[in-house]
Amino acid sequence: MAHADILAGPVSEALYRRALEAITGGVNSPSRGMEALGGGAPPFIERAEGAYLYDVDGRAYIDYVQAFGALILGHARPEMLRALDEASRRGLLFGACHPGEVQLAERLRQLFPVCEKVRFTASGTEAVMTAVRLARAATGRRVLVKFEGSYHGHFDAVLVGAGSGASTLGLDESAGIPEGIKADVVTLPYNDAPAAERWLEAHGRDAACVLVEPIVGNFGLVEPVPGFLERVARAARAVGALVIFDEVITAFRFRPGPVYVELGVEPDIVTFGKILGGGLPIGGYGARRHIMELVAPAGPVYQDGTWAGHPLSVACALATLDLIGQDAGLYRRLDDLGRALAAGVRDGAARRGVPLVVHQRCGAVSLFFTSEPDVRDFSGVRRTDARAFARFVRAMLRQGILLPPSPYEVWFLSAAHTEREVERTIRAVDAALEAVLDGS
Ligand SMILES: Cc1ncc(COP(=O)(O)O)c(C=O)c1O
Ligand SMILES: NCC(=O)CCC(=O)O
Repeated sequence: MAHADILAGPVSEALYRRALEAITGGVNSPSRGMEALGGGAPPFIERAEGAYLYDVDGRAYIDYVQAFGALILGHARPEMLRALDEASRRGLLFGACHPGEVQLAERLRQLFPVCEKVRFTASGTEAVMTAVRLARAATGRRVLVKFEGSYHGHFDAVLVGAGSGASTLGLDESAGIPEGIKADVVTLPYNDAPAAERWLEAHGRDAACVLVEPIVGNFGLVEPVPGFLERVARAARAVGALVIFDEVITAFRFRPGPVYVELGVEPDIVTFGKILGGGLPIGGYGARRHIMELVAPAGPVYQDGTWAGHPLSVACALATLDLIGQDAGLYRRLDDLGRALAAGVRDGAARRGVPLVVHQRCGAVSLFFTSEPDVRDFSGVRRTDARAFARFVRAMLRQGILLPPSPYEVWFLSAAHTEREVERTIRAVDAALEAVLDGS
């Protein structure tokens, strides 16, 4: 499948050719490549505003990638730009403590019930990496238990059985991970509580932690079946393992804080990132005092970072919390739009007889080209029709709708999307489903 001609305009094409020479694979993050769509140049983006991205060829796209879930307020929101501008005038980086990080930590303590203390990092990867180290130190054990197809960043241990961009490229196990690290990672099927209970009962005394996305955002959007998180958490605690909820995608996506509050199950350690930074890099983790006090300089678990608590990221995080906090109807609107979008897609598929499962929660939507009744785990997503997906996403791109270029990534709505964008998208879906049936 070579469709390079139709994916991007000539200026993007030329940039991509240069990128392929100068940057490995032409991209700085594999998730942005078009490999799952048959290859070719991705659109190179010149600027972004509201719900739209504009590429170097002068094409506009309704953006459902939203920086892979890092954005919820829309692009280039004036209040965010002002916050960034004001912060940057005070200096870009201090390498020292500053007031904003204290304010941000205090606000997160209020929003995340288990977080008596938090720590900021520069990325979600660093947050999860440290959370796992912390769990190992707290328990004195080695084994990390995680779930097949989830994605928790790109440090060695979590790239064993990873989803998202890694599975898009068939790299469920990255090369370069030492056997010793693999030996300490156990990957279980998501949404299979009996399997987790069996494993934990039999071997759980070696388990330091169970790391889980409370709602999966890395093999599409997949919610936990009733009882799954409760049973996993209970089984983990019964053998003395800690529960880490990775909320890098889910925090602030469905409500103004972590989704576990809505799901009714609490972790021992929680990680966050993405949306909190409002478009700037941030990550972080938090837990109850006795666990967090293990982190240096209070305790022996080491984590630091040149960019940790970056003043500009912190300023954007505070502005993000303000804007989310001031907009009481935000999540309701996202849910209304998400429902309308999902319903429009389901209707179109039913009318044309295209077998399709659509998941939606609030402003997150995901499509699975499958005739199975539902998709609950990674193996279910693997059985979906990758060719139909590729045709569909290419046809959407041709109509100015930018979707994540992988069947494992989720579509995200933002505060800047309106009925207008959703209606246009539903019309485009109709034509794209035609392309799926045509095989074009
Ligand atoms: C659940 C989850 N955890 C961790 C990460 C890693 O975050 P980052 O890309 O900021 O390193 C991601 C990124 O997609 C993620 O989805
Ligand atoms: N889950 C993978 C990513 O979040 C990657 C982000 C990006 O490529 O911008």
